[in-house]
Amino acid sequence: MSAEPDSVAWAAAREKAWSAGRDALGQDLAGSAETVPLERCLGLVLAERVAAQLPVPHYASSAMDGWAVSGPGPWLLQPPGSALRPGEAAPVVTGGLIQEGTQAVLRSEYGVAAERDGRRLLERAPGVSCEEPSAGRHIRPAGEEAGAGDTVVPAGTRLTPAHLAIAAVCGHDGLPVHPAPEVALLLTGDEVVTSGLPAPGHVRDTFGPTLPAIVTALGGKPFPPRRLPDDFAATRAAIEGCGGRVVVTTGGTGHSRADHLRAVLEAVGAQILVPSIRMRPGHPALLARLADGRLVVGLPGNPLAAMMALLTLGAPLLAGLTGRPLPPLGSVQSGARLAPLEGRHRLVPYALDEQGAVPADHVGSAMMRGLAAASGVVVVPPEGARRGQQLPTLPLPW
Ligand SMILES: Nc1nc2c(c(=O)[nH]1)N[C@H]1C(S)=C(S)[C@@H](COP(=O)(O)OP(=O)(O)OC[C@H]3O[C@@H](n4cnc5c(N)ncnc54)[C@H](O)[C@@H]3O)O[C@H]1N2
Ligand code: MOO
Repeated sequence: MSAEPDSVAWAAAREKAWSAGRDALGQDLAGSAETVPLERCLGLVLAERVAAQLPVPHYASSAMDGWAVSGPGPWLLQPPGSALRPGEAAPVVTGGLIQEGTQAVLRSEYGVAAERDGRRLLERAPGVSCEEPSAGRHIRPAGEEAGAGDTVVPAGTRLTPAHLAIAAVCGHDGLPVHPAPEVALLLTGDEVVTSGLPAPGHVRDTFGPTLPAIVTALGGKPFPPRRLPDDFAATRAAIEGCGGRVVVTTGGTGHSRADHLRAVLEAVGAQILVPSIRMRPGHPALLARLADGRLVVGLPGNPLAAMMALLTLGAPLLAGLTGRPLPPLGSVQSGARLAPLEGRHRLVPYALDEQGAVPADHVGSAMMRGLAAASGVVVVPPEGARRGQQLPTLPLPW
């Protein structure tokens, strides 16, 4: 079966989704940000630069356990925390404040405290060079990591634990961030049931238990899934009223009398960015922009097709919307010859054996068993692949 003419190639669909997200972020960045406590900032996009509120470190400290010393030794020992005059030393621990008069730190392995003529002296340990410690040795000077006012994280960064740590070091309790993009989840299908054993003609919902977690892993903030009947008016009302920055729908992407998504998008004047994708499974997946700027990802109803479409459209879209690059593809050696499919990429859940990646069993578009056993998803080009060929992969978000 040949693909319809306006169908988009697989790689182009990813790029279009990412650009749509990045463009939307550009508009959102002009909007309001909120200050969020550090411990809740992970994964959010920074609205303003993080500046050091004080020099970092903000005081000179010792990099070793040992003694702060002044002048050449031996040294007369003083209590910890003493300001020093030449010829004096005082115990100091790693991170301890360097007191006035200190010229260097003698590490504990290099010194011996001894009683001489009723005085407590610090001497170099046997074999330690009399050059030890050279001036400034083992002293971490104030401001060596950042000066007050330096930018330590630029605006637009998606915050990792390392960013939160440097922000804390720089004196911040919270950061101005753009909240995670909200994602409305609309699941269509009269035949879909959410618990128990389905009767013939009914299916158990695979999306309600999974999409919120996947959307979260991809950087979005999911709303609780809403279930819709196969009905034009209900679908239209839900899409118009569900809110969110992104709307993810499942099912109804086809052209049967039970499928209403495309008609609704046309009726509400949506701009179709990706009408369908030259891939399998998942070709009826679509991407659209509503008049109010919200982005709609239409996933097909078949469970594996929906997952492959979510990885192809949803992951890049949320990456763009959260200030990240297009998610990089992995690479794997094919452990089998993979058949061509004219004009389409095939997305195949694979398992690894000693030869490389081999297609998992049970990977029909309505199945989930293969994906459940898979290490990842291999992207097979339309011309197929020979055994031993290196192929791109889509990482799984879990
Ligand atoms: N005449 C044609 N028929 C179909 C075509 C085609 O090109 N011509 N494409 C097929 C492909 S490929 C796919 S994929 C599906 C797309 O279907 P829809 O997106 O319209 O989805 P539905 O028809 O609503 O459902 C399809 C299938 O998925 C099951 N489903 C739906 N929701 C759930 C859920 N929450 N959990 C589990 N399973 C779900 C539904 O029961 C159907 O079996 O169209 C093909 N047909
Ligand atoms: O391509 Mo459909 O999306 O096979 O299930």
